Amino acid sequence: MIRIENLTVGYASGNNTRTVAAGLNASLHSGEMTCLIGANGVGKSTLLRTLSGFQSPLAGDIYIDGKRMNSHTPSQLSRMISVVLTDRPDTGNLTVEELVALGRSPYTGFWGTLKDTDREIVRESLKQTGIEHLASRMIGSLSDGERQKMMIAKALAQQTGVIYLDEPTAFLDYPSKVEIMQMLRNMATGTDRIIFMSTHDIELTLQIADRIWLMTQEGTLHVGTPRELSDNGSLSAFISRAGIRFDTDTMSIRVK
Ligand SMILES: Nc1ncnc2c1ncn2[C@@H]1O[C@H](COP(=O)(O)OP(=O)(O)OP(=O)(O)O)[C@@H](O)[C@H]1O
Repeated sequence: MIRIENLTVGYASGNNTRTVAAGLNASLHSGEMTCLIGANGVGKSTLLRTLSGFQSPLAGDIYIDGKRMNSHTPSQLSRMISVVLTDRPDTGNLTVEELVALGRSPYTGFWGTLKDTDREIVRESLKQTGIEHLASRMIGSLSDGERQKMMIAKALAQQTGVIYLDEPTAFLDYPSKVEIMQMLRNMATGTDRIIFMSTHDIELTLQIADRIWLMTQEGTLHVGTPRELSDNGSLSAFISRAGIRFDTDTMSIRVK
């Protein structure tokens, strides 16, 4: 389990501190897919980067299985947490299989030499994400959806109990969004992982996520199942405005 306690996230440089969200409390549970939603600029990426260890909290704590995150070494963390970002990988000159194999680097030592078991894990990761047929393709030739599946395969090859993803469904057509979200949900439940992803695909989130973290403009966090956040009015407050209404009965968005 991951737990955040009184977590404050933001940016500090020199004497300047920019707090993005403060006093956040929430948990992520194994076997669940949790979606992080909120308006542009509320701090979803900032929170994900902080949970991933790419930037330090301004205050508060992150616990992994009851132990403070900063008590683990980077090498230990790389066997616990994998992170999928939306940026295009800048290593263009690799095949899909070679890139997915980079997911094994926490286990393969300095030279990255793969053993038979590593190759088997890479093959299995390609299979689970349905991209075995792309194994020898150059990564620069992939479509957005194929690249996203490849990055998820790399995270799977890393064999961590926690996978964080920053907007994995951005730029995808609707069926591909559904496919990726269902795949991630099945991974969470089927392999007892923690899957935590940011997304703007609210209606899909309401149908597929086990739990939602809703970040507000005020820098607070509402946490609950889609039904709970619908019933307590959090989703209406986030979605409803002139011309848009959130229907709590059907948990869908109505445009007038
Ligand atoms: N390096 C930085 N230094 C200072 N402020 C930053 C930095 N990066 C982002 N911010 C600011 O932090 C706030 C939160 O940004 P963040 O990217 O986390 O939002 P987001 O919810 O992920 O947005 P979006 O949905 O548009 O991707 C924004 O006001 C942004 O301008």
